[in-house]
Amino acid sequence: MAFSSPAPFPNFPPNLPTIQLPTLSLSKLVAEDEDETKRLFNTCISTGVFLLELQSSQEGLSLIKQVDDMFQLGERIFKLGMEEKLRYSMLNGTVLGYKGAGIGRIDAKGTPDRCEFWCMGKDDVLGIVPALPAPEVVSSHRSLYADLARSCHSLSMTVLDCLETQLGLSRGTFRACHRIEQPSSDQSRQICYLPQPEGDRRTSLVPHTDYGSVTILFNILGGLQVLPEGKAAEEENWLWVRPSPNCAIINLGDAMVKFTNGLLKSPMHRVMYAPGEQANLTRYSLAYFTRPEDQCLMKSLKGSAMISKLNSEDEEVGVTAGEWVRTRVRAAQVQVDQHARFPKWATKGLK
Ligand SMILES: O=C(O)CCC(=O)C(=O)O
Ligand SMILES: [Fe+2]
Repeated sequence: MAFSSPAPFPNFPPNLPTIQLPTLSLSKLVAEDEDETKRLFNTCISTGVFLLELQSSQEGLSLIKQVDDMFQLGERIFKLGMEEKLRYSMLNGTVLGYKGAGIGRIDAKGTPDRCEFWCMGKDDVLGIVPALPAPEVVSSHRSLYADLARSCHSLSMTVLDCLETQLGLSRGTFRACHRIEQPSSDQSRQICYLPQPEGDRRTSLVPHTDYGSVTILFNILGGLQVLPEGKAAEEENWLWVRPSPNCAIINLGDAMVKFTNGLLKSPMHRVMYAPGEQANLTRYSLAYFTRPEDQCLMKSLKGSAMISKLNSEDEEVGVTAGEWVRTRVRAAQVQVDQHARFPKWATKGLK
């Protein structure tokens, strides 16, 4: 299924409880339009998630083309035989390569997840580190992964530039810790959710917040749900996200919360089965995670009157972004009874 012109498929049903997200324009954000930048900031201090219309700019149009190619490629990757996919299984403590359905869990009881991942590191596709082994269908498309990494990184920088202006931080503060050529854990994640059997449909991807700075998500079918800021994780509080054609779904990750001492928000989200008639289709999605450089310190930033000082009892982490991501990945991969071995920040919100 292509992202820009998907084959005809059933509508996202009306009357579901959905989160009302603003649709911002990429071309206006690139131009740092004042009203649009304010709308962005207001969204980021309330929910941390919004839709981004891509078609109004050249940059957005070429991203749409890359995303179309990635969706097609995703179908080919997940259709490979299981024996072949398992050859590229994620090593413990990493989220790179292939993860089969059921390897992750969706709750504290250990109920298995229902999604497959194919993940490619930015450092791998840009040649910053040696390439990990990958199936031929992936290796022959390395330039597509590299283009996607550059486009998504650039889009994330646009978002960060606008936020920086609103925060009153000096120009280039965020760019200085997100240099694309520096080692980081930025990655793309292609995801496949097979249709679930009628009568046994449930959450397929665990409730979580993203670790990094900016996540750019491409959805065709519904299934993504957000728990609004401040709401308890009760079933009735989860709201569906209605995907919009040619719009990316952008959310902030926990690094932005850390940098701004809680001013900017990183939404709790999960993936349910696709709603209504869409539940009978395979759901593909694509995420790109932009994260701070490995060397960057995970501390609240100085230089903005809007970022409050830490109270003495608040924990100032001060670990590097590399360690932050590695520790959180490891914490997410162990059973809940092992969480005490990790610092508190690494298991926050984990199931
Ligand atoms: O598949 C989706 O819509 C969401 C995926 C997601 O939240 C993630 O991979 O972090
Ligand atoms: Fe996520």
